[in-house]
Amino acid sequence: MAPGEDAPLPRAPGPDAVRSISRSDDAPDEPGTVVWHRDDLRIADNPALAAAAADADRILPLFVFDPGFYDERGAACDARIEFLHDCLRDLDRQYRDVGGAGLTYGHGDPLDVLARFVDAGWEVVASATASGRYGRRRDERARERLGVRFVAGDGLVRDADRPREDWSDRVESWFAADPFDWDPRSVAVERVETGVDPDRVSDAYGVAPTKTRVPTGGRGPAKDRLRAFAERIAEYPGSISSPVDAREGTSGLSAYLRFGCLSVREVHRHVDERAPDGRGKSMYVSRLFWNRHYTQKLLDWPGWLDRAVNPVYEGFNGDRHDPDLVAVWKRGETGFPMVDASMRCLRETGWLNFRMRALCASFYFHILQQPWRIGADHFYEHLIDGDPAINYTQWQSQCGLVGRPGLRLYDPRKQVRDQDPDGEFVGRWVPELDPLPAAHLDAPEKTPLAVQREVGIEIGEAYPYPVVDYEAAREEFRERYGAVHGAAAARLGDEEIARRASLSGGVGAARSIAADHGEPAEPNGDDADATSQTGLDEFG
Ligand SMILES: Cc1cc2nc3c(=O)[nH]c(=O)nc-3n(C[C@H](O)[C@H](O)[C@H](O)COP(=O)(O)OP(=O)(O)OC[C@H]3O[C@@H](n4cnc5c(N)ncnc54)[C@H](O)[C@@H]3O)c2cc1C
Repeated sequence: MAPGEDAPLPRAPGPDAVRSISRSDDAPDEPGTVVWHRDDLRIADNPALAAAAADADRILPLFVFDPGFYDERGAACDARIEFLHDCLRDLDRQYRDVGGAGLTYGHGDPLDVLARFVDAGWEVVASATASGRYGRRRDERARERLGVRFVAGDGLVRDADRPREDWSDRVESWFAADPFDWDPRSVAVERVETGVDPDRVSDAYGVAPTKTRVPTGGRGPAKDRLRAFAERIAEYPGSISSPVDAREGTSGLSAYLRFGCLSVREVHRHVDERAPDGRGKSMYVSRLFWNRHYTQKLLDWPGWLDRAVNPVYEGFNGDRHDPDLVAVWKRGETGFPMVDASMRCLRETGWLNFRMRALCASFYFHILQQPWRIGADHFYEHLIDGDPAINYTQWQSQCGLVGRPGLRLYDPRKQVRDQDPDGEFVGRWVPELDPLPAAHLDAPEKTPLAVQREVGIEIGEAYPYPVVDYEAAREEFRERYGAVHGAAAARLGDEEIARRASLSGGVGAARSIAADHGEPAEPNGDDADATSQTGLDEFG
């Protein structure tokens, strides 16, 4: 996307607009504090907002549309952008509902926009967040150049030598603590008109979502979902694995958590207090811990987004990159119905349940044997809940790039039999297979010709034969992966690698794997090359 010629979008707010608010007649003389919202699009349990309101008489809530997320560098599909825009409109309403003037929208490099406020005497606070390299660099520069204050309060452990020490206890206390609070009557909530808002941004950049079944963003819809889910939480364990049942049976809150319409702690508290006790509740609560666990990983090491966490696996499958194979996986035309249905569902709706995400990632890396990052980027583009902290770390875990023993291999044919025995999911997303009796949907290529004729479809024409021989590919992968696994396990003995892997058992767990499974790399073999190359890159 690029800003349309006929709908130019100003870099905003301009210095005059900022100066005008600093001198507004009915406001005190002193400028106040800008609350720079990013992925915390709520006014409750918001650490930055609470800190600003405690210290200042005037606050100005601000969201900056960063062109880098909208032009060719942007990594999100239009439906996720539209979801974000819903969340922003909702945030604007949240401020107005408590008597404030609403949300100010900026457009441009966030640092340039913030600099205008800082030059006019405003302070800036933002909630600390775990982000990839771009966000981390942006925040570092904002801190250094503009004195932006980043307020922690998301349950993650920062500035600790060993963040994983007592980690669960610390997260548990954070869950149990009172939310951040502020009194809207104690502070003036200001706004400046900039000529920018989500609709204009959509017009200017040609945001045109095509996905279907995408929920509306914002805190209101998030709260409705949370309330409804807490009431039916007992059904959660039984719905989680089937791609059909999960659509309504899991909470559906991931995209709302990703943009911070609700804090993870608010969700935890609601479920803890309102949901009936039982397996559903405990399973759900453990997933809220996972959310923090994976986000902590990205905080501990931003490289998760683009480098194999265990350097031994850097570049694995790179020599086999086959763009045609990647393309059939993306399009859902691999000849494996459960993978194809899932990939088409992802592209059409921007959501898949955990098991199908794991299946598609595993199939891509273990069976098609393609480079993990291209697959992870594809997911990240299409998921409405696309969260760098969870998507890329999950991809690396599913692919086995950490180096812990035991591969997570999902057999796509077994998944059809177990999770879609009536063929509802496959029939919905791969309609060309709908006429086939459900008993053949695990392996359509084995359907007797007489049955194919009877139902009027020809496998190989209407639907492709499998693009690879599953068993042969699996064995080949196991061999290739196994050949370097000893070296990978050994690398987990390195303090630096153990820390970045952030295993839930901490550095100790990584060391045990190294001790039990590690083998020295062959001095002149491929494994040794892989190890030394990436090792230099990592520590240089
Ligand atoms: C390859 C892969 C990529 C993934 N990418 C993302 C992503 O980009 N964003 C994302 O939110 N989730 C991701 N997940 C995790 C999981 O699939 C989704 O959180 C879940 O399907 C979202 O639906 P829900 O909110 O109804 O889940 P629920 O089952 O209701 O779970 C509640 C919440 O717990 C958290 N959660 C659940 N499972 C996990 C998990 N395995 N790891 C970390 N947190 C979890 C999420 O915040 C979720 O909203 C990924 C999983 C895999 C295997």
